[in-house]
Amino acid sequence: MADTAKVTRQQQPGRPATDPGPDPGPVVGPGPDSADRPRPSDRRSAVRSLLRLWPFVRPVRARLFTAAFVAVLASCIGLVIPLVLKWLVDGPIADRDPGGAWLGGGYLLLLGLAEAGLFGLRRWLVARPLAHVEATMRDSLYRHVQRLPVAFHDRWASGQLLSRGTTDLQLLRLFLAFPLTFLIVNATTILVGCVILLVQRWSLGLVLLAPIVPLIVLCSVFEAKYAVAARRAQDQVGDVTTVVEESVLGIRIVKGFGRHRSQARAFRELTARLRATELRKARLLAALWACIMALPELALGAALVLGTVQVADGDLSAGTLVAFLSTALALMWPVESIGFLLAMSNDAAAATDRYFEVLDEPVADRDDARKAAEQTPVTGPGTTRSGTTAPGTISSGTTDPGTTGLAFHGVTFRYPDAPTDAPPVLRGIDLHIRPGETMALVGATGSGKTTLTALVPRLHDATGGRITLDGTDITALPRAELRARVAVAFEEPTLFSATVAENVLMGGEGAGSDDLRRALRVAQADGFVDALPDGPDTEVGEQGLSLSGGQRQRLALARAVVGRPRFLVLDDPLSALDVHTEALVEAALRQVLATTTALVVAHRPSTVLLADRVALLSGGRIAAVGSHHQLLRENAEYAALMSGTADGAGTARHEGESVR
Ligand SMILES: Nc1ncnc2c1ncn2[C@@H]1O[C@H](COP(=O)(O)OP(=O)(O)OP(=O)(O)O)[C@@H](O)[C@H]1O
Repeated sequence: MADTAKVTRQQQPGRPATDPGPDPGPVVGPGPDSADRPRPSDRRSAVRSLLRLWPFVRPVRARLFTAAFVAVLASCIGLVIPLVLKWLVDGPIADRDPGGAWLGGGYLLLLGLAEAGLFGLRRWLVARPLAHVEATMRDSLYRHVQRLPVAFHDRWASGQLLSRGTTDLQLLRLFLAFPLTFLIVNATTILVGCVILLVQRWSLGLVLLAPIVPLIVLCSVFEAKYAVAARRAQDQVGDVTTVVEESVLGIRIVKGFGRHRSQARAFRELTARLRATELRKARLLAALWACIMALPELALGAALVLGTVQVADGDLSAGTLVAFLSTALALMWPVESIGFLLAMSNDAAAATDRYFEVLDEPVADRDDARKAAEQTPVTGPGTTRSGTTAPGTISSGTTDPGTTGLAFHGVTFRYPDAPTDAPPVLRGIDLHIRPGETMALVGATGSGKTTLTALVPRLHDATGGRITLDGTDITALPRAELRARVAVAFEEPTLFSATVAENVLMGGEGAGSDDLRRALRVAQADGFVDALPDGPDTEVGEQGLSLSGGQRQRLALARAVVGRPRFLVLDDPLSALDVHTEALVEAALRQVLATTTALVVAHRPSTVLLADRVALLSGGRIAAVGSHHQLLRENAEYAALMSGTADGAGTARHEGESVR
């Protein structure tokens, strides 16, 4: 497996590698600035970001608009209450009319009840559709992440993806439930309220409206600063999630190497950074809130003094002043709440950006099979794309009936994140595995064996040349069909939180219990599986951690063979087996390999002996192809690799296993 790749990833900027020194850094986790994290190149305005939510909101727009209308209605009812008060003070109270006062009280009660009822109705209207929007968005994100190429997952920290699918989506649901509605409701309420104030007494109204301009300037300054802090905080939540997730998954390494202190330190540093950002957000919000509270209060005080003087001079009725002040007080909350509504909207805009950064990542083109078929003319066997004859029998079309089995034609590959001056990992690979043949792939550590095998099921796409299955270019095959034809088992056997049977059966579409039995038998897994508490129905837990390494490897092998694939790609699948079990698995594998076309990465001679022929990968090229014994005789590098004496051969653990 690509151990070296993992080291490369950990050594990227901001991702400290395991440090064997006296003060080791964290075993895992993003570093100070998480510089390896993809970031948006430019910050779009909050409104433009939030508008991207429309496709998800569209299906529930009727309910959302109705809810907003109901909220506006409720808020406007709140503005009618001061008018009833004016009538009550200037009418029944001034006339000392108890009947009128009771009537006025009744009106006020009814209006209050209507306001409360309408706000309740709004909550009821939005609850279900917003849960639906959140679920749909989460579903889209999950499906998209599943379809993104392996190169994407190599680049992105898992915690960043987790936080986008959880906390960011919760922020978005909150935004749709409150700020979106209340920004509309409050703006309408403030507008209607201002008209009422100006109509009641325009001079007092103007005094109250004076703080509007400074408030607008303040809000725009705040918005710009808060947006940056909001984005930083959400990214930092992603970093914290990554550290927690990796620490839990790597708990054996953390404990085994006594790294819990350094791991805890890394966690503390990240949480301290997050805390600092949250405090900055709080300070910004507090400053804005102080201004938003103080300025209108000052204006209200001035209007009160001016109004009292006018009542004393007999220019204004007491009822009008009461109504005016009640209206102004009713507008206080809509004005004051603008601060946190803006803050929540900015949090939501940052969450939207983060969400779409993942969703905008191009998936491996689903239609590339069709496009390749349309664009590439099918030429006869033995011609290249330019029409010239290639070495061997290589066709450039999407189908090449002349080449059956699995064939690599001038395949080149370079990792997308590799330094530009680094040579490609694979260069001009020409290899033909005939139908029914088993080819062992041997090479030093880091020579590109895993990379080459990953190209067949298209976990990565070759950057040059072509790979054909029975003459058909793999890029011309729909991915589902390709993966049905090719089964893989990697050195790192990943099992899911599911039963043994489910884990194995996911290797073959439509495979049943007979196939399961056969596959378990082939992988020599039937014995230990039957001994599990519920047999094949035993839950094997997260990553199958309740099983031994060898048991997991055998289940991964069973998964590879359960669908009776025509092509089998095995990346050193026997590495964790003891010698006795390995011999049993090999014996069973021989039967499977006899009927499939297989490419098997092999480190030890016993695995090589399963193969009909061996290909030696060296310097990114196929250096030699032949039988095991032929290569042992004729190729010094191969002989050194097999005897475990080669530099970095990666076979040290199997020293002494030489077969001659
Ligand atoms: N995701 C990646 N990004 C960049 N480089 C990578 C990546 N994965 C692997 N590499 C590099 O590609 C080269 C080949 O790696 P690969 O895992 O294919 O070697 P290998 O022959 O399978 O090694 P081993 O025998 O140790 O499993 C190495 O130099 C490795 O560092």
